Amino acid sequence: MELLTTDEMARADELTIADGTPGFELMRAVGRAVADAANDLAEEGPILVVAGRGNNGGDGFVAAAELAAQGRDVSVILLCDRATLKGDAALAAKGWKGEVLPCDPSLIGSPALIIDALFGAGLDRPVKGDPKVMIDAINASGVPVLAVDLPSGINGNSGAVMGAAILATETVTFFRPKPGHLLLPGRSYCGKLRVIDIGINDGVLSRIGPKTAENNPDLWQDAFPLPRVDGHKFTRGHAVVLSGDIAATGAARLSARAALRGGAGLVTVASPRDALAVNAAALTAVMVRPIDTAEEFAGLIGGKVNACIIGPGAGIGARTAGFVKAGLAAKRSLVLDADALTSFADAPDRLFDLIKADPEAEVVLTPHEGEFSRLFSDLSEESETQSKLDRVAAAAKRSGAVVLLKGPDTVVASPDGRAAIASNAPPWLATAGSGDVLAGLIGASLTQGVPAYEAACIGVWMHGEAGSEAGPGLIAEDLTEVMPAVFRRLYDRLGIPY
Ligand SMILES: NC(=O)C1=CN([C@@H]2O[C@H](COP(=O)(O)OP(=O)(O)OC[C@H]3O[C@@H](n4cnc5c(N)ncnc54)[C@H](O)[C@@H]3O)[C@@H](O)[C@H]2O)[C@@H](O)CC1
Ligand SMILES: [K+]
Repeated sequence: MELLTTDEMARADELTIADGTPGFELMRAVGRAVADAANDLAEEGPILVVAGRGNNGGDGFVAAAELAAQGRDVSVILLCDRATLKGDAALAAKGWKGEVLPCDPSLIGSPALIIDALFGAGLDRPVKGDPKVMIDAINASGVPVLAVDLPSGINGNSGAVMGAAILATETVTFFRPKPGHLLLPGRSYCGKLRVIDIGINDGVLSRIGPKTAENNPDLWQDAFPLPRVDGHKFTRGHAVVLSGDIAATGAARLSARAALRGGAGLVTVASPRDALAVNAAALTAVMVRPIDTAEEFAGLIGGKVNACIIGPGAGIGARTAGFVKAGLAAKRSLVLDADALTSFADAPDRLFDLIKADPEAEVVLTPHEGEFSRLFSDLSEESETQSKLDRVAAAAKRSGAVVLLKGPDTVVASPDGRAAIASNAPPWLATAGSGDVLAGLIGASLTQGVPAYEAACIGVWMHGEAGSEAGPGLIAEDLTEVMPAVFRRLYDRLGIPY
């Protein structure tokens, strides 16, 4: 599903209004949906609506009137003087016939539910003073909270907490989610996310052209590689994974097994000679070749090889950098992870220039935050004006590669401006070797000819699903072993027979 920035969402509203639906109709649809959600969350008991001065507050007034008309016991606190409300919010407040209470936290009481309609998409500065006191008091009350559009205080584009934010039990948003619903910390403040239809036609999307999406199969199913009836292992492609020295071979084997499990037809581990026996003894379906130098590596991948995975356990320094250069020179699809990235920390532009020298290059960089800051030091800090999404998008443009920044909200960005945010990673996925498996899964799709952006998105999603399938207590080795179950569920979801 597409994600809309707050500006894009405002544009969706404007286009819908221009096409003949009055803005107040949209607000009424929002208010009614909020009332439905409130009834689901609290079947009985008093409901308190806390409204702000903008249209988010207007949504709150519509919901209050709707719930009161249904016989619910409703009260309303308003952040400002009722007479100062403007436009649709003023119209919505007119529809509320009850009393309006002032912004005083002692008036919260102990309702069954609080509807948070303080700030939505219009939040444009840190929350201070009265609204902050109110937000803190609502959070401290222990009452379940239903947030309208966004938990107040959460930035819809970045997911940042602007001074203070409501910790919602559930959030109702409209038409499409916003990046701030998926990016941390915003995601943790939303509670359960409900996306509702308020009568905005999907047709407006082609006029808006959103570039960001949630990472799920809707995004990449057309690119997903399916084995052909007349195919064989060579048509599914050959991946090569570079092994580290004798004390650091496990990471490459995890990647290699993930590449095979992920669908590569053949996988070879390129192993230093002194580690050959270790690798050979631990591998069966994955092949091993003795490779000590970049020249030997170039010889190996100069044959029928589609993709290379370089970095897991590879070692930091000129040797690994040489292998990366050989991979780029051979124009193979590449996953550059871990040590392959850190090996260019001194001069990241050298790597980026090599990648950008070939406009057709299919290269995925898979840093965690530490590796990201080594390559993109000026983009290492999140700020109010620079979200995780902005940082990764800028890194992709600069490097010419698809960049994947790991985390609970992994972002994949392409140099062409597309970006995807993951929302399916369970917390127990953060474990030793997990990233090596991710690199292997991305390599599996690259090997089968999937373009770099889709390959990265597929890998991230499959990795998240494998984490859920293996469950709490998993170790990286488990991720590769549950892949058949992940494939089966994906095939079921896409309606592909097997
Ligand atoms: N036609 C539309 O645009 C629709 C908008 N809708 C609702 O309208 C919301 C957006 O409405 P608005 O653009 O009026 O914005 P909001 O209602 O989110 O808030 C804007 C108001 O809050 C003030 N404000 C912003 N940050 C503040 C801070 N930190 N401290 C104190 N005051 C602050 C602004 O000066 C402004 O007065 C959406 O989130 C959604 O809930 C829905 O009713 C659907 C239709
Ligand atoms: K809100």
